[in-house]
Parts: sequence; structure tokens; C-alpha cells
Amino acid sequence: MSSKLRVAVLGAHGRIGSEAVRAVGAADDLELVAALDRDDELAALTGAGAQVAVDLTHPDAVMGNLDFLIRNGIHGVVGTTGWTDERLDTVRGALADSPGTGVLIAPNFSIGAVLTMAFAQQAARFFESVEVVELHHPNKADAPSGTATRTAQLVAAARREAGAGPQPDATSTALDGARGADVDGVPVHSVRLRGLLAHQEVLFGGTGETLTVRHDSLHHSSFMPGILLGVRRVGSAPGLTFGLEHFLDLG
Ligand SMILES: NC(=O)C1=CN([C@@H]2O[C@H](COP(=O)(O)OP(=O)(O)OC[C@H]3O[C@@H](n4cnc5c(N)ncnc54)[C@H](OP(=O)(O)O)[C@@H]3O)[C@@H](O)[C@H]2O)C=CC1
Ligand SMILES: O=C(O)C1=N[C@H](C(=O)O)C[C@H](O)C1
Repeated sequence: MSSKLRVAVLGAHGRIGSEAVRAVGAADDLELVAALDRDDELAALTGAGAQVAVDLTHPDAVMGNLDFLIRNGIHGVVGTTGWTDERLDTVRGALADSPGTGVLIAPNFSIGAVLTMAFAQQAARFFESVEVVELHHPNKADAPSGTATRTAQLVAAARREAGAGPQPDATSTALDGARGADVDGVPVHSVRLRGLLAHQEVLFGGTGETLTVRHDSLHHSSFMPGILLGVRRVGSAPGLTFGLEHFLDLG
């Protein structure tokens, strides 16, 4: 019997899932035992003896997939977006009935994006104003992106902790959408443009100065080291882990 970790990919035909299939297949310590997409039976995962499944599907599919994984004691590494507090609580509830099973949900697997979130969190208390602009390819399922939502939530929490009040904004009339989506008081603007992949700017403003923290994913390979790290680590992290930063030493 091989000592390699037995890994499955869900959403295996997709933009990022197909890259994950290649990355898992190329890793010496991992064995790709299933590559499933829409209409494939999840039962194939137990048949193949999958120990970890990577979910890169769609917000409409991920909850059902996780329910199956957790009930069968298969660890999950999830990049699929669409997370709300309610959804996260549902996953926590399912995991409570399956002690020993681990699920990592990462709004973004690229190291640069994880650092962007950390830097933004660090900068938040020093600036009066902050807005997030996320820019993606036009085939993306959701807006705002999971990364932008998480960034805004982290920045908002840091502002609250520092006792910062609402942001200055004297807008008295505006077209709907002109000021973006309000995520915990932080405006988030979503651009969908052919030619782009995944990009984000966090703009901070204070007296006489601005700071922009920008990250660009130029290829889907940017997400692979994070996905592989999650695959290798999730089995020793029972319960729900939200954010790849918990598996990284950010100092
Ligand atoms: N956390 C991160 O770092 C990253 C997260 N993402 C997220 O990953 C998700 C996928 O993105 P992307 O690859 O661009 O999307 P794609 O649409 O290219 O890929 C999704 C794939 O999943 C398939 N699918 C849909 N429903 C199911 C299901 N029930 N079971 C199995 N497969 C299913 C789709 O099939 P069909 O085409 O027939 O619908 C498609 O092949 C998104 O939520 C995206 O935001 C993306 C990049 C990085
Ligand atoms: O759909 C994408 O492409 C991406 N989705 C994730 C998100 O919504 O944040 C991660 C990255 O931005 C790419």
C-alpha cells in the first residue's frame, strides 16, 4: 500500500480545478485518486479511498459537497467562494458530529493575497479612509470576490478595535452602485474585465497621503502552493480553519 496521501479534486474540469489536478498529480507525496466534476457521483470518493478532497466548484455546490465529505470523514480543502457566517456555522455543526475531520476554507490560496489581507489589517487603524477594488475575469461566479469580502471584514474589525468611527463621505446623491457594495462599512468595488485574472487593491487615505496595497494573480499556478499546503496540513487540523494564514507562519 502506497504511503502517499490520497487526494481528490472536485470541479476538476474548471479553470482552477484543472490546475489543481495537475499540481496534485505532479506532487511526489500525493496521489490523485479522483477528479470529479458536475454530474459525477460523490460516492466515487469513498470508492477511491480519498483522504482529502479539494473543492473548487461553485457556491451553489459546495455545501452539499462538504456535507458528504464530513459525513464520510474525508478532510476538505475549499477554495470555492460564497461564505457567510450562517454557512460557516453549518459547516462547524457538521464537523462537531465528525471529530477528527478537518476542513480548511481559504478565501484565497495565493501567498500574495494572504499577505495583502495581513498588511491591510495592519494598516487599517492608521488611516481615516479605506476602500477595496477587486478586479477579475468576467466568467467569475460571484461579486464581490471572497477575498475582497474577507479583506473588508478584517479591515473593519481592525478599525473597530482601534475605536475608529465611520469613514468620511459627504455623498448626498449617487446612482445606485456608484459607491460600491458596503461590507461592514467598507466600500468594495468589483470590476469584471476580459484579460484579467484575479487582482485586488486596498486603498487607504489619511491627511495628505495615501497607501495602496495591490496584489495580482497572473496565472492560476499562483494558487497551487497554498492548495498543496492545505492538502498536506488539513488532516492534522480537526474542525474548521478559515483562512490559509492559519497554516502559515506570518511572523
Ligand atoms: N480560494 C482561492 O484561492 C480561489 C478560489 N476560486 C473559487 O473557486 C471556484 C471555482 O472557480 P473557477 O475554477 O474559476 O470556476 P469554473 O466555473 O471554471 O470551475 C468550476 C467547475 O466546477 C464544476 N461544478 C459545478 N458544480 C459542480 C458540482 N456540484 N460538483 C462538481 N463540480 C461542479 C463546474 O462545472 P460547469 O462548468 O458545468 O458548471 C466547473 O467545471 C469559485 O468559487 C472561485 O471563486 C478560484 C480561484 C482561486
Ligand atoms: O474566481 C476567481 O477567479 C477567484 N476567486 C477567489 C475570490 O473570490 O476571492 C480567489 C481569487 O480572487 C480568484
